[in-house]
Amino acid sequence: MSRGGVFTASVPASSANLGPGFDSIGLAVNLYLTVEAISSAQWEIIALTPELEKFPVNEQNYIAQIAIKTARLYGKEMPPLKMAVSSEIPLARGLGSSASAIIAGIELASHFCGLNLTKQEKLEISAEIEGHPDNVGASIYGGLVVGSQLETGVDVTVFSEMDMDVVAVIPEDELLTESSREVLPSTLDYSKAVEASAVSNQLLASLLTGQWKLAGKMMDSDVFHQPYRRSLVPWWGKIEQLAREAGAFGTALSGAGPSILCLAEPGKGQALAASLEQSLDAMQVIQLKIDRCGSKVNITEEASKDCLA
Ligand SMILES: Nc1ncnc2c1ncn2[C@@H]1O[C@H](COP(=O)(O)OP(=O)(O)OP(=O)(O)O)[C@@H](O)[C@H]1O
Ligand SMILES: N[C@@H](CCO)C(=O)O
Repeated sequence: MSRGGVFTASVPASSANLGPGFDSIGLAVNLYLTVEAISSAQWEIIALTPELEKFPVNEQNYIAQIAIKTARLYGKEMPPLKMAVSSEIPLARGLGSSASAIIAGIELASHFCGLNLTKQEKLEISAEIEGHPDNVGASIYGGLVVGSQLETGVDVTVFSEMDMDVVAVIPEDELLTESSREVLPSTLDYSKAVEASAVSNQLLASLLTGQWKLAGKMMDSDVFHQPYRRSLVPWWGKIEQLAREAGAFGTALSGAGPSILCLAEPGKGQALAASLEQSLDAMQVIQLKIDRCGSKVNITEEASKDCLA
């Protein structure tokens, strides 16, 4: 083993956009992708969660591919690993499963190739792969993350102390980000772009100052993506109405969908989740907490999973 010990990465899920913060705002939440890994003679991936069993068990696995790619960026050869992967993040539901897989791959390369990457370096690599910094920024830093990806570089501002209650309504159907981006226009009229920017600025200002009603109004006023994606998510309107009646100050499509993110003032999330759960038996309703730490790596002497022992 070139690098001794058992590596464990725990990477949080994220909800991107919060409505008008399209491709820029991300919120880290407490569902985790966990990867435990040791050096090995060849790549071997063990899926500990049934939903992950469909993915390749060798170096073709997405997490392994990202690790190999990251190592190459630094002129290193990624050593093969035996990995046990488990996840609480539902796939293709708008909760940043792909971003968490990317961050896990980068963490593996950082450790096993001795790269010691900073958070900023992880952000730059992952934003380049995803194409936008919202989900990856939240998964790396935790909290509410505002990001920009310009020709001049990738920057984030992190609000770790952001406090609000979060409930996600997760349908059974998957919606790939790729499909959900296909319905978006390629250009936006100048005056519409000015309006979209004002709505996004106002959303952030109102969230940071606890003006919940105004924040909800802005979440409803997005012009960047939500109007185009409505037809892909037929249950959206019903959830919106139920959530408002049950105390949410705002609702938005979570990431590219199809889950719906419902936000409530601190202390009101439990009642909101209970009420939604009663009305929506075909969907999963989860009260989430904001993850404030982001991706975490631990190196231990012994594996916690028998399959790696
Ligand atoms: N743990 C994983 N291992 C391998 N591939 C994964 C893993 N997690 C996600 N993926 C890949 O990412 C795809 C889902 O990514 P997609 O961007 O469509 O949705 P999402 O990231 O879950 O949601 P959103 O980007 O809207 O927040 C999966 O179908 C799979 O191909
Ligand atoms: N900002 C992205 C998040 C999903 O990757 C979108 O809405 O398409």
